[in-house]
Amino acid sequence: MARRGKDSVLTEITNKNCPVDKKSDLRRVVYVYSDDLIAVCDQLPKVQCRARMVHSLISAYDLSRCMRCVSPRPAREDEVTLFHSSDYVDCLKRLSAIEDDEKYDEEAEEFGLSYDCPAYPGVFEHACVLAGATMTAATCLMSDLCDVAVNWCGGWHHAKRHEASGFCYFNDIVLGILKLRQKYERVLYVDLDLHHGDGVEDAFCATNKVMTVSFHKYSPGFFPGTGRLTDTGMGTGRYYSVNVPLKDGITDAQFVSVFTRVMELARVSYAPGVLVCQCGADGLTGDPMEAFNLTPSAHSQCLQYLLSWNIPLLLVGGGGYNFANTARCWTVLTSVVTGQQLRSEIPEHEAFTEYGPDFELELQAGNKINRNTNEYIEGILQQVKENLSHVSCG
Ligand SMILES: CC1(C)CN(C2CCCC2)C(=O)N1c1ccccc1/C=C/C(=O)NO
Ligand SMILES: [Zn+2]
Repeated sequence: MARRGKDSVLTEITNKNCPVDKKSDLRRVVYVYSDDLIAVCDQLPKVQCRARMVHSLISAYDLSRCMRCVSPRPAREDEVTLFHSSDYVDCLKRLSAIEDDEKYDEEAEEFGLSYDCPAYPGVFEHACVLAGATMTAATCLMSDLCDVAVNWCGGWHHAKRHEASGFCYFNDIVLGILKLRQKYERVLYVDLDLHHGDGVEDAFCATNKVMTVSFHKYSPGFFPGTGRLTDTGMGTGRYYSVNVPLKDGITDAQFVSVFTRVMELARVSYAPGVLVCQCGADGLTGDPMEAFNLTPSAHSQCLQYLLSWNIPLLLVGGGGYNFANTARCWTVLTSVVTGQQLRSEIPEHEAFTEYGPDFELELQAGNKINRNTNEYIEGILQQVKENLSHVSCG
């Protein structure tokens, strides 16, 4: 039974055993879930009903039985201000209580709560629930309750200390990493989302206690506009921020190749004690972002590589605006960490009709022109290799 100290956030839900024999050395997986968490995530303006689709596909494949489901608690304000400024938290809380969201508030501008990232009634409570879920996952990992902890309602990587950004209000990832730092000397963060993980990189750009590695589309005018190859952190943190800027059209094979080569350099030079992986799915083919040609197979191969390190792993979600494809991706990743084979046919379940016309788990790769030449990729690897030659924690 998990420790139930005052800080314990574990409200364990007993679950049936996974349909595997006891001898297998499968990983112990905690799945952070509650009806409230799904309900809150489903109210987020740009991903409405996505969380429910993800959870119901995972359940339809019977994967919940292979994990220990843990119900999270919302983050307290004193926990959120471990990263975010009190001014920002106070402003979000004030705006969250205003029912008529027509009323524009000039103070909001300072905190990023403007037109393209608006506060909405209840946003403060929602952001606390989402942050608390990732902190719960981190706590489970630190309590040695599991080898892998999963929160598909997390991954809000753009939120800054002093402002909301990119529809991210509290940075659950930074708060989860701060929690993990209470136990682990070195934390390695990797970001698979189409967008640069700027909020997490900013939080840790001046320290060598957290290495951040982001693989993202980098193109003039593309949000957030940061994440250049030459951005490597500052001061004590110099070389501990790694950026892999990619162009449109990258394929599964090319992405997995650059991912494994960069991450191997990071593992050898940094020797982390724990891994945090943001699995944003907006780089998948069929996403409205229409940028990369990736399928869930790429993310699955990246995750299998990370699992081979055999260190504790925290998985969170992120972007992903084709909800059926995002559910496919995160269900595949959940099957990888639980060591379960999934059949291709989407099982009958409440959202079955969303998976047409093929009703299959796998996606066909996109065929956008690939702007990433091998020379371009080799150039990135040379620069990353040179940068990481300055890092030696092993
Ligand atoms: C509003 C949404 C979030 C959705 N969206 C697309 C998808 C579908 C049609 C528009 C965006 O470009 N968005 C954004 C708008 C402004 C700033 C950031 C983002 C996305 C951030 C992100 O995904 N980070 O990982
Ligand atoms: Zn994104």
